[in-house]
Amino acid sequence: MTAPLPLPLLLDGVTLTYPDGDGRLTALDEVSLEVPAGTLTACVGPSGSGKSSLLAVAATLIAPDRGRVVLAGADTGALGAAERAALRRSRVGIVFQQPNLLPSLTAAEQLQVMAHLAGHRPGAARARALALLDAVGLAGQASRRPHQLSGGQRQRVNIARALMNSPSVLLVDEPTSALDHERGVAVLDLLVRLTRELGTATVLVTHDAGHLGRVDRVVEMSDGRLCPAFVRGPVAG
Ligand SMILES: Nc1ncnc2c1ncn2[C@@H]1O[C@H](COP(=O)(O)OP(=O)(O)OP(=O)(O)O)[C@@H](O)[C@H]1O
Repeated sequence: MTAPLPLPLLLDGVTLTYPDGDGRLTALDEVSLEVPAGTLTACVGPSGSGKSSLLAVAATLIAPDRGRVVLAGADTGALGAAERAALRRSRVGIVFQQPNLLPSLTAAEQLQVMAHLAGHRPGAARARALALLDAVGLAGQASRRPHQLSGGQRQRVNIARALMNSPSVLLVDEPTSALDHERGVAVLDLLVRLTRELGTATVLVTHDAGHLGRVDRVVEMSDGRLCPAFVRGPVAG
């Protein structure tokens, strides 16, 4: 019998504080979260409640004061900085709010750079880049540079780029904030579809609870604490 695959992402009792004058500000307070493969968890909550901090800790960009961040079964607190960076590069895709695409590169090249950094072969990288651009609805735009793309198209390139190295965890920060409602819904739908098709454990931070109808689970941050808001489908607890 084969052993079950470890959860792609597990946060267990994570507390994070920042320096604040003479004291410390608690940004995350005993946060626990399990994200199974192929599911999308949306994290909502007011400004300053800790959503971005949650993503930064899950991405291992910031180490928590207490608690565990476990990526694909590896307790990241037990790793050295170089091992943690390697794990992040191979396991985690991050979609930041601003696409930050390189102005001189085409859409396909934005993706190929990621494969190059990870040491993958150029030929295979080109084919994967084109397939991913197709998957995000940009098959015809592979040769365009960022200034030749709309805001929604740039955000799609941003998402495809994060998926380039086949991450098991996809972390997405406010992907729709610069888009109108219709394009925001389309990007959300795209993330749900890619999560299912590629089997990523996806966490999406958003202010906008208006179009979360198709996600698996919504959790709410409030003063650094995480409360389940609703659960649907196969995700439990
Ligand atoms: N680098 C930092 N140093 C000190 N305090 C910080 C730092 N980053 C965030 N904070 C504080 O931690 C708390 C949580 O911030 P965080 O950015 O995680 O919230 P958020 O829910 O993402 O907010 P927003 O929706 O406005 O982006 C806030 O009180 C914020 O002021």
